Amino acid sequence: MSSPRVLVVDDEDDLRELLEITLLKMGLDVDSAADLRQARDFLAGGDYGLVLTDMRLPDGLGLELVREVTSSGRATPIAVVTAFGSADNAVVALKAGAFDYISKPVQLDQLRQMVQSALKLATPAPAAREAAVDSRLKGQSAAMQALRAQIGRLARSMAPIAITGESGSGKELAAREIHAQGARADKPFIAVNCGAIPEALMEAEFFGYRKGAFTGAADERDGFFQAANGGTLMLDEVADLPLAMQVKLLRAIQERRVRKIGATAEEPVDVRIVSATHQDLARCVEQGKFRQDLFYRLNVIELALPPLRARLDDLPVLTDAILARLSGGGQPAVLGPGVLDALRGYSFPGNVRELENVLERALAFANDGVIHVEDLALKGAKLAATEGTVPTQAEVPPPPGGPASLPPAPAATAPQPPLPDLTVLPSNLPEYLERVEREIIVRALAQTQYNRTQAAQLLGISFRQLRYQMQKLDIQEP
Ligand SMILES: Nc1ncnc2c1ncn2[C@@H]1O[C@H](COP(=O)(O)OP(=O)(O)OP(=O)(O)O)[C@@H](O)[C@H]1O
Repeated sequence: MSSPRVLVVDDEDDLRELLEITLLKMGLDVDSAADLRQARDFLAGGDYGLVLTDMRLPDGLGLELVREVTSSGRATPIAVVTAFGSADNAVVALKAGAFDYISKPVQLDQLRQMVQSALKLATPAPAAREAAVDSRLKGQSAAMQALRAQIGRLARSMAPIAITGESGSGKELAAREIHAQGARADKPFIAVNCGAIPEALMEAEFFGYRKGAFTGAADERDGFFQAANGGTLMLDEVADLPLAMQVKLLRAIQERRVRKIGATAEEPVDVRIVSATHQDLARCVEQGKFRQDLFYRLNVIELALPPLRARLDDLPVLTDAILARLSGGGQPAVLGPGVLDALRGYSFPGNVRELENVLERALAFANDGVIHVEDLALKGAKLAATEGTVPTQAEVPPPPGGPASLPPAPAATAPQPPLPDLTVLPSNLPEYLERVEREIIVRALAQTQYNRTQAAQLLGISFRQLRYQMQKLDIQEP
């Protein structure tokens, strides 16, 4: 088999030579063009595993080549070399369909990483091929089919993606799917809930710290960026990031480098950023809560997840998949007469997560593996008045058992248990508080048969807060 061929397009002799030599050393065949005209000639005559083009060329812009290659229907990844500090160019190129970009002065380690990622796209990993056949995002509606197709395309680039959609509509699942279908599938996928990290710990959590950087930093620790190196970092609820952290994040994304707290040197990180929020980020920018420059950086490509009530045709496929999962490999429960109609009439403010909760609870009541309408306990919930009516979030009352991630009912008037009798003070307060927190959460979960929605309500916290604390304290479901 011949080695993959790369086309380098650059009019600066020194840089072109540097790129050529680096690529040749990687065992690749290289063709070089000094302008657009030559590049077009090469492209007309052959197939390339990667095209690497400078942005400014004597007879036009590299961007034109990006558009030509992406609209030609070929699967050739094309990356651009941007001038130092021209972040805007990088975003424009990514929006036009570039696979990735690299800034001048070119760092050879970054160049090699990028080339390797590009070449992997030509030979998808086994996991990626499987994922393409059997997506975890279920649904046969036109909206879901279009979404899956879009994800397939987005998985082939490094462009930052901003996923929008209501709570429980599958944003994290979509992000995982993009990761699983891309060249980074065999590297980590790290999801971070930006709203659940205390502000004081944020920098340490994102960038890590050196031993002794602050009181309590007993060992050196990596942050999310290092943990996701080579893979994907999902910034969930990105609108909740405090402004000070937004500045630091923007820098890390632009420079592709981070510095641990207490470290003198920066380290390179190769991370694809996917962000998600159920808020209107553009509105947050208008209100001054979110930085315009970070918004521009994160929002290169938008992926919108439709709410479940806008794709009720997916209910049969979704219920089948959820019941199969809940059966744990045994005989899945079936839906009795009228159940699908009852579900169709419901507005699902908590989307697919709520459907999962409804079915899980119904299963506990169902006899002989058949779920009946009354087992759904949808009675108290407002039903969509007529088919096709889409209630707004504000109109929709919480479903029985609580919506998955909507804020819990205020517990201001509920009596609180007395504080523990502390005749002996704890010698390590954080450790002690963790123990208390763990004990409380485990009890709440036991009391609700591990229904996390109900446990969160019981404790007056949101579903996501509970999920985050369970992850942090490593509390597993039995
Ligand atoms: N299309 C789908 N097919 C199968 N399962 C789905 C689908 N969409 C969502 N789910 C399931 O619904 C649950 C919620 O999905 P996910 O966590 O991705 O939503 P989210 O939009 O990120 O929610 P939140 O905003 O609360 O974080 C998960 O258990 C997920 O597996």
